[in-house]
Amino acid sequence: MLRIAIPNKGSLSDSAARMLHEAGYRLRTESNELVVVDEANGVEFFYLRPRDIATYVGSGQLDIGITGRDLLLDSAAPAEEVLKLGFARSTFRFAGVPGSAGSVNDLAGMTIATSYPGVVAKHLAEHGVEAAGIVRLDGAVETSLRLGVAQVIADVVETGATLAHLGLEVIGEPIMHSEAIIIRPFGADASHPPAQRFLRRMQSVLVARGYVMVDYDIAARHLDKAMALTPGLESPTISPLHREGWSAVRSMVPADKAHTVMDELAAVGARAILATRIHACRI
Ligand SMILES: Nc1ncnc2c1ncn2[C@@H]1O[C@H](COP(=O)(O)OP(=O)(O)OP(=O)(O)O)[C@@H](O)[C@H]1O
Ligand SMILES: O=P(O)(O)OC[C@H]1O[C@H](OP(=O)(O)OP(=O)(O)O)[C@H](O)[C@@H]1O
Ligand SMILES: [Mg+2]
Repeated sequence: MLRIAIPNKGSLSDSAARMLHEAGYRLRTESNELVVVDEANGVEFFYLRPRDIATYVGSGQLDIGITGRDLLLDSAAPAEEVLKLGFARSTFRFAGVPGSAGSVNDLAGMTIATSYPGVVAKHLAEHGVEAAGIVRLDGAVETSLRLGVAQVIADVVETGATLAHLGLEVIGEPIMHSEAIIIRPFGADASHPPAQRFLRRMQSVLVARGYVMVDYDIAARHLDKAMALTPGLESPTISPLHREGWSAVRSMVPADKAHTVMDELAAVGARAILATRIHACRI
């Protein structure tokens, strides 16, 4: 059975559960269930703290995990990213009271509070900067400045609202960009069929979410122009219509471009243009 680590709480957990549900897996029904066996799909889910997931996967105890890229890097566990999942997007940044520093180079000799000491230490080392120390905190890191525990912080920034509420400003460029990812132990057999199946299902959810199916009718003389607008993922399906000289076309179109493409199709003579959501797919 494939053993998969999934986040039991925090920013990653709801979106991860939604994605697994869309991929057809059975999920826990009570929040205190820590292990769920999905017999029909041959997988066993372990609900773990997001921060611990890379450790379990890196040690090979679990085959696959869903975590954040920043958490993977912070853990330094021997595991690698195999698929980005597009949710829990954030940056990881230094911040402080206005004027405290202009770039990472100004942090030499300062004390930095963070929940991600591994990410911070690596970044400082890459820039040849020696801080006075890194204070590891579990959360609410922004408050450490007011309480005098550190001179600057390094934390997750999404909208920037938390920093703005406290009158703090980001320092320099982002240390890294993070999002939810699927990880596997270093050197895992990439052709392992159960793992391949899981990855294909998750990839398919991303495709089903990212595309719509567009159908339209078009006269043969306009077909080339329409094809250029809807090339599809591989190749559009073209079927003859009962009406002489007309075809029905079906093609996948990126969801965020669907309305523009439909306007353009109408402008080149397409009729009866329909867009439908994709419930599930295998690409
Ligand atoms: N506001 C946010 N927006 C987007 N992603 C976030 C946000 N806060 C944390 N994350 C991401 O969530 C992951 C951390 O999850 P974790 O559950 O440890 O922390 P959390 O979501 O802050 O939960 P909690 O603070 O309740 O412990 C990281 O990958 C981080 O980048
Ligand atoms: O840029 P924003 O949209 O404001 O989001 C960033 C905030 O979200 C997270 O906090 P969380 O609520 O998880 O609390 P924590 O600091 O205790 O982890 C993160 O640690 C930041 O504080
Ligand atoms: Mg948090």
